Amino acid sequence: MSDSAPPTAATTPESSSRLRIREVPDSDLDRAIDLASLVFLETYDDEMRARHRKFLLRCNRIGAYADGRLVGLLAAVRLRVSVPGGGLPCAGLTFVCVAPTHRRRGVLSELVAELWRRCAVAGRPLAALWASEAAIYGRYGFGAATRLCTVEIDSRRPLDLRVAPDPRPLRLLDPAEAPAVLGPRYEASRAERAGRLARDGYWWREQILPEQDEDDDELSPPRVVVLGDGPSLDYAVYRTRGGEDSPGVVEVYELEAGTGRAAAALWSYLAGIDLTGRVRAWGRPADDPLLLIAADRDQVRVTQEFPALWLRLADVGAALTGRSWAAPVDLVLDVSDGSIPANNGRFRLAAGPGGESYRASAEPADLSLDVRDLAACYLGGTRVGDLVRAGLVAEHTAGAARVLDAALYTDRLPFTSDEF
Ligand SMILES: CC(=O)SCCNC(=O)CCNC(=O)[C@H](O)C(C)(C)COP(=O)(O)OP(=O)(O)OC[C@H]1O[C@@H](n2cnc3c(N)ncnc32)[C@H](O)[C@@H]1OP(=O)(O)O
Repeated sequence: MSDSAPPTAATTPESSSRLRIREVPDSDLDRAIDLASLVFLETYDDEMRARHRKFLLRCNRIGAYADGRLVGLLAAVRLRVSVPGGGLPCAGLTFVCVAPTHRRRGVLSELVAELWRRCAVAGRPLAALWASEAAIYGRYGFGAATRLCTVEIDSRRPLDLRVAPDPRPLRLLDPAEAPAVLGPRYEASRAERAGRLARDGYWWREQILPEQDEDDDELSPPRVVVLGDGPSLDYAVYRTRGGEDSPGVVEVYELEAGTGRAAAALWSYLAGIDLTGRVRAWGRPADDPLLLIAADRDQVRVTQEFPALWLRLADVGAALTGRSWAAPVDLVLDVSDGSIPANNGRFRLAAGPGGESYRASAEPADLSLDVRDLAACYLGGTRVGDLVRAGLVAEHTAGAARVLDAALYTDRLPFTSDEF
């Protein structure tokens, strides 16, 4: 299905110049990259421009043009996100930028409104993003659906764990082999956790394993260490930074371990790399087994915790009937959605052995909630009961939040560290 919709036009309040919202053609990619450079306060060399160009070519691109000049951009990469029981198409927002000359005139709001029209045309029930600032996206119906923590290991002494490491041999893998060797293992992990993105060869090469880290040119190329073989293979992706006067650092990007013993083997390897004294894993799930198997939590510390993937249910009905449920549920939800009218109103959510349905209802609501709060709970990472206690969700029928939480439940927390 096409992602394109006819161009829309709006007049900005502070200026008489006509703002046109339309597709950004390939011929405007240099202008799009110039705008991103201006807005994100970055200087891109030729290599980075080429990378951005390649990435933007994979995206749907919506532009805001004033007098023919590109003053706003929203790119949406076509993703497939794992949800309990399967996966759904998702628009991954990125390169969201508005020229400083046109900020706070509603340009972003126009771009987002156009995105919702396109999601409806293309049958994309979800949208997701990583936010540059957490204050921006709640108003557009996004909720923080996953949280990450940064874990640091003091590796100046041997890592003390309560579980014996898996004795299978470790080997270093050429990153070029990663899509073929790690791909099936990663794919299996998508069934275990919601929120994970489908990856193709491009995504592995450019997003997970680029030769040079985008933000830190002192880091080594990516290293891939593998434990075992075949479907039970476990692995870690990391880079190192040498230290001149102090021990070096191991930066961990990804670590997939199917058992506590495999996790022990991989973390012990990372903590044991000579000439390094610290392991830093910037984006780990809060239920990472490392935090339980560490014998000394002064040695393994959570140094930061933050909202990670922001999710938007662009089509609430398709999103709710597109996931599986951990327990039966039959509740009337009164959903407030200020920008997508089709989502707004009272709907009966029923899920059980007979399947899922979500239909408009005239019955009194059991729960009233904003679409952003429903998005935060959708993958099982936030509890509806907590939002009731926080005063964000209204519970009209006693126990309704507990019923919905039991149905939304997932064994493991939703998780992705794939930034885009
Ligand atoms: C997924 C990503 O790409 S994340 C990257 C986001 N981009 C950036 O951070 C780059 C720098 N910033 C920008 O380019 C722009 O300021 C943007 C894109 C964040 C906002 O664009 P604008 O066109 O100024 O936003 P717009 O005028 O539509 O604002 C809509 C509302 O959001 C609010 N808003 C916009 N930006 C922010 C912000 N950074 N913090 C808090 N509120 C904000 C506005 O005040 C406005 O509120 P209102 O409706 O109550 O009046």
